[in-house]
Amino acid sequence: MDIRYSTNQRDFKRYTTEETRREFLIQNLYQPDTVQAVYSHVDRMVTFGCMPVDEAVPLDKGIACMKSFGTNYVLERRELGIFNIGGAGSVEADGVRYQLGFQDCLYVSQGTREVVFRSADPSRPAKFYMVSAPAHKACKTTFISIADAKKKPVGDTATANKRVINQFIHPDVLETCQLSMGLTQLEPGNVWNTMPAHTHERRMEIYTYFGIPEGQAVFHMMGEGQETRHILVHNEEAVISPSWSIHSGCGTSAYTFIWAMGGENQTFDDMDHIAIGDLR
Ligand SMILES: O=C(O)C(=O)C[C@H](O)C(=O)CO
Ligand SMILES: [Zn+2]
Repeated sequence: MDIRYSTNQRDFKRYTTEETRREFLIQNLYQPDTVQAVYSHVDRMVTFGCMPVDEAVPLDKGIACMKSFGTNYVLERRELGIFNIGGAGSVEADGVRYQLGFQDCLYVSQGTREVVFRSADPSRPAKFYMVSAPAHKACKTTFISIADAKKKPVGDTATANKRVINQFIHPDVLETCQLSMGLTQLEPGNVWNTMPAHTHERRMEIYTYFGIPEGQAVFHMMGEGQETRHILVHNEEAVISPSWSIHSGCGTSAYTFIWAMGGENQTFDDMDHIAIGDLR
């Protein structure tokens, strides 16, 4: 498993492009019939990608569970949020099968022993993007379709940031131990997310960008508000954002992204906003 250790904000100021990418960027999540995993020591959040094509793929495929997590199975002491960003597919959680269309979500409880991924059509495989956080109790495994997500329209075309924040794994929708996840969709012609930017000292966050058209990209802003950097993100890549870092992106076209948070609290609005005039 790819393990990323923690980086502090003072050392980060001296990182080269290559070092920034090595520490924070997550690439190549969707390799046929495998599970790719990146373990971040920032709040011990794990990012997974699975693209089942010809096989039913279990969550622990290729993962030495005892070595990586010190447990007998992946979700023995963890909870998991799953989004499908590909063709139709299914997720089986301890024998119960859930069908996930494009942008649908499944929250899987701590204590679930077996999670298995399948695609409905190998020529249009499902792509399961997942984030897992440590969890201390079982909550209800819950399917949430994109239609059922709580919608929060924000932004304006005048500032090129008109978008809808879809809250899926969120205290207003279902109970979890610490994981929050949602999907933010930019309207055509809009390119900025999360600007004005913010940090949240009590939570880390991971963004994965998708729906970036061929030949386009997103400049993801990170670092402290007083000394920002950017990281170039291509389609279906993810970025780890420690609590000290802003996380905001500007695309060369519209795109969609999934955000995932874990940490001390689940209060979505517990943010420290930074005025655009104060950014450096
Ligand atoms: O577009 C946005 O703004 C977001 O989606 C912001 C994220 O939800 C976030 O950063 C939550 O802390
Ligand atoms: Zn945030």
